[in-house]
Amino acid sequence: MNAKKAAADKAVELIQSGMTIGLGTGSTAYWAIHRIAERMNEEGLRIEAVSSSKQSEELANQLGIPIIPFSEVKSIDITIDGADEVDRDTNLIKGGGGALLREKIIASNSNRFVVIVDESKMVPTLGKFPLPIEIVPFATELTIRRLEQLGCRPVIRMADQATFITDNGNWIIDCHFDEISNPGELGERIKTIPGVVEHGLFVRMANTVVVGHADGTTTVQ
Ligand SMILES: O=C[C@H](O)[C@H](O)[C@H](O)COP(=O)(O)O
Repeated sequence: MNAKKAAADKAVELIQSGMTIGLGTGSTAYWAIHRIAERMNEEGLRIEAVSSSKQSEELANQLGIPIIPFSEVKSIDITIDGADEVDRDTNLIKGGGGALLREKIIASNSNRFVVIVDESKMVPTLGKFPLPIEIVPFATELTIRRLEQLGCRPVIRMADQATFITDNGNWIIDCHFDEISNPGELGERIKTIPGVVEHGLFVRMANTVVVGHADGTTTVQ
């Protein structure tokens, strides 16, 4: 069985009728969104949802999952989302799909943030995966130079030979640190740089991590 699907299916068991759900983005969140739709059809599960990206909103629309505007959200019960890396303290790197800003807004406003990953994402220390940082597309050379001064090799994310543009109209800089020994401190330093909108370090935000294994089993942390 697909390890990502195994983790997603397990996490979706936490959802109950009447809840407001935060939908994540990416190839693991894809399976969670599908499983939610299945439970709606098979068991009559009734939920409403908010989405962390246009991509996930389109998928939800196709599958008949009701998306509500943020102006109508009273509270978000559970957000289920993937991650690019998870360390021993369940700190995360996110943003491989470029959705980190909306994902962080939704996760930080959720009563429970459940992360779903396959076992390859579990690492002792964050940083092998380049850290995605969303910046405004103004004076980008200056902002990128400031990021470089933090000790990384910054790479402008491209898509189809053009600069990748986020759902918010911004750029993503993938910062190669190799090893991030203190994610909390680094995250705070990145946020002091004018031009940075948000970074992909999710420090002490995850309440639950569901890890999917290739044999279809899961472990919950
Ligand atoms: O911007 C994208 C998100 O942070 C994803 O949740 C993350 O990149 C993990 O994606 P995937 O499940 O496709 O590996």
